[in-house]
Amino acid sequence: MFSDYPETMLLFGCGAMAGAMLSRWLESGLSPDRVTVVRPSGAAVAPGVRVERQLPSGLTADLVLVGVKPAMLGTVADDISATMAPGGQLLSILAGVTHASLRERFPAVRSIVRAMPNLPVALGAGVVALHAPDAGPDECASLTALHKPLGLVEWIEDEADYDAVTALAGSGPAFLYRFIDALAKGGAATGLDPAQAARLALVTVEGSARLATMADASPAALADRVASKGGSTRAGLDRLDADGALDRLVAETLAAATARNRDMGRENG
Ligand SMILES: NC(=O)C1=CN([C@@H]2O[C@H](COP(=O)(O)OP(=O)(O)OC[C@H]3O[C@@H](n4cnc5c(N)ncnc54)[C@H](OP(=O)(O)O)[C@@H]3O)[C@@H](O)[C@H]2O)C=CC1
Ligand SMILES: O=C(O)[C@@H]1CCC=N1
Repeated sequence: MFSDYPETMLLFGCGAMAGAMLSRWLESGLSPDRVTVVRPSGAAVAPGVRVERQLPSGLTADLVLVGVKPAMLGTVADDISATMAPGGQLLSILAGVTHASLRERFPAVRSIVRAMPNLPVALGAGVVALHAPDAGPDECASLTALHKPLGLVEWIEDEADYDAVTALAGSGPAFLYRFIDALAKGGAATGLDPAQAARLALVTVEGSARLATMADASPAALADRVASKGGSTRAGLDRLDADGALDRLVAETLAAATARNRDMGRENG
C-alpha cells in the first residue's frame, strides 16, 4: 500500500480512464477527502470524494490530473492553470498530446508528467507508461510509487515512442477484447452454443495470460508447449501463422492507432 499520496488531488474529468485510476488509488489507501473531481455531469464518484460541476474559485491542488478527452484540453486549460498550487504537478493522460505542447500551454507549472494507463489499472493489473522530463530522480521515484498500485510502471525515455506505447498498452485492452470475441465467434461457428463459447473464450484468455506472466518461457515457447507434434493445436497455429497473417494484421492495427495518436497530438496540442 502506498501511503505518500499528494495532500490534494484534483481531477478534470473522471470518466472511464481517470475513474479507473482513482478507484484503484482509493482502494490502495488514498484518502477520499484529499480528492476533488470537476466534471460537468456532477455524477458522484466515491464516498468522501468532492465532486463539482465547475472549478470552485480559489481551489488549488498539488497534483492535477487531466482526464478529459484530448479535444477538451483547450476548454479546461485556463481552469488547470488557475488551480495549480505553486510547485504542483500536472499529470496528463491525454493520448497524443506531447510534453512540449503541454509545456507551451502551461509554462508556469513546475512539473508536467505524461502518463499512459490502461483500463485494467482498476484491478491493479494495468500498465502505466510514464514520461517526465522535468522530474529529477526523487520525483521519478515518487511517481513510480504513486502509480505502482495500478500495475506495471514503465518509464518511456524517448517521447517519440509514446504514440506507439499508447497504441499497444492504452488501446491494447480493446484489441484483446476483439480477439476474445473472435475466439467465441469461432467456437460458435464450429457448432458450440454461443454463450458457452463466450465463457470458454474468456476464461481461456484470462488463464493463459496469467500463466504467461508467471512462466519461465516466452509466449512463443508456451504456444509450442500446447502444440503436440502432428496434433490439432499445430494445425490451428499453422493457419494463424500462414503468411504471417496474424502478425501482419496486429502490426497494421498498432500502426493505425499510433498514427491516430500522432494526429490527435497535432489537433489538440
Ligand atoms: N479509455 C481508455 O481506455 C483510455 C483513455 N485514455 C485517455 O483518457 C482520457 C479520457 O478518456 P476516457 O476516460 O475514455 O473518456 P470519458 O468520455 O469516459 O471521460 C471524459 C471525462 O471528461 C469529463 N469532461 C468533459 N468535459 C469536461 C470539462 N469541461 N471539465 C471537466 N471535465 C470534463 C467528462 O465528464 P462527465 O463524466 O461529467 O461527463 C468525463 O468524466 C482521454 O484523453 C484519453 O486519451 C488514456 C488511456 C486509456
Ligand atoms: O482511444 C483513445 O483515443 C484512447 C487512447 C488509448 C485508449 N483510448
